[in-house]
Amino acid sequence: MTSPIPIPTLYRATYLHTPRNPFTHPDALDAQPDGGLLVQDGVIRAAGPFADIRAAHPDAPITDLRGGLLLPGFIDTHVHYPQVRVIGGLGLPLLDWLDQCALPEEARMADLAYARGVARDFIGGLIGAGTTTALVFGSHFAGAMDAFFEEATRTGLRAVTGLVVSDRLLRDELHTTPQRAYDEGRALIERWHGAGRTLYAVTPRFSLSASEGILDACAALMRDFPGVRFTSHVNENTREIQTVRDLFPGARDYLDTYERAGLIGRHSVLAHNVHPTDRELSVMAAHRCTAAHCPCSNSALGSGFFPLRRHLDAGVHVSLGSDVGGGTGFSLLKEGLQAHFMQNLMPGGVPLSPAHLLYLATLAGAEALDLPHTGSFEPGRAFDAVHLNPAPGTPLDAVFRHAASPERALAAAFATGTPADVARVWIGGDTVLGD
Ligand SMILES: Nc1nc2[nH]cnc2c(=O)[nH]1
Ligand SMILES: [Zn+2]
Repeated sequence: MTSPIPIPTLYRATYLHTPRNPFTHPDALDAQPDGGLLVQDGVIRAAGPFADIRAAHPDAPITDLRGGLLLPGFIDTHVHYPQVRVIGGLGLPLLDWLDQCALPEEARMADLAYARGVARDFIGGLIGAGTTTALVFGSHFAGAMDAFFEEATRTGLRAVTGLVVSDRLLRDELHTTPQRAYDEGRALIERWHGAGRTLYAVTPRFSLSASEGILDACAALMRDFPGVRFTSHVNENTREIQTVRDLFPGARDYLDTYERAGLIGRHSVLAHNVHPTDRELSVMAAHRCTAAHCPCSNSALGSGFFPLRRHLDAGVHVSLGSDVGGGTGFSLLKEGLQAHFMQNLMPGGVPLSPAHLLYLATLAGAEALDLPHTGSFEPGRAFDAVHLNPAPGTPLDAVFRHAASPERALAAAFATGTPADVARVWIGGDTVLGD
């Protein structure tokens, strides 16, 4: 028996996306004031002016989303699952914040019932902000990771994540051994990598809490399971960097602690990189790995100004992360705005247009994670989307109703949009929020 052909839906909306990279292509933004997206079986089959798509598909049922903005779902490339309940620990630099705010909460994830509740809070926060794909920094506990993967599967989130491993300088409950890191990682990869919408990311917390032995165990997983992703932190805070220098006297720099272990490549995403050397930037570019820029976290923890210009000049790929809970919330609109502010304020900063912000929040993440079926509305990609539709009477609603162009409305969405403006979210054509 053949299965019935799914009926397509034609979405009518003001939509914007960046099918190209605006840092390298001047006309990267595609804005359709009255656009049409034909979606069948969760995949975009046609996109363009509504009148054209309608003429070619006169019988497709229409879902009318006019009045707001339809954007590709946001892609958060650095966000910590166990930290959703400790957002807002303001006023501390990184290492003190880890000791006093983050790590005590991360130790509670040993309790599976607690972890399940955190997984629900966390994924609810992501989807509620319009995020449809995330590279998630996991928990130190394998049971908590199973709980996360189960919740991601239940909700339909696209998630790339893995067990966080460390064997020094955190607290005893969070430490493991190289052998256990390998064995638990292997079991999780076999259960979850490529299952539905989930992928695995090998995740040493940072070199400060990782011996060479545990980095080697991570590299063994990467070798034994091609296709898994790699993520960690790098060059976030000057005290952290000095400590890593002291711990790895043979390494050329912070990046080299990962590079020597064989952990840097096309599927590596390193969070922060606020204080890189030129050598580190050139190695990152050569390996085509990504720096995940987390501007709210960099501001809240006082880590510093992200040298975007130096990354772009060196040819390093850059994406965006919320870094909850060092960051201040899940909204990539807010991260985009904070990136814009910081580039405005720093000498030699890069002026960021609405197209740059949209790219950083969407396609840049798809490129970082090597997920070419996500990140834009080009035909052939999954229908992962967020509909921003502010409540009547709000300032954003007023701007939307009077904006001179979709691009101006997009700028306003970054300037004042919040999760309260997220009316509906789709992943792979499935509605995961709103109706
Ligand atoms: N921002 C941030 N940096 C880190 N470096 C190591 N762990 C963390 C963390 O949880 N948050
Ligand atoms: Zn982080």
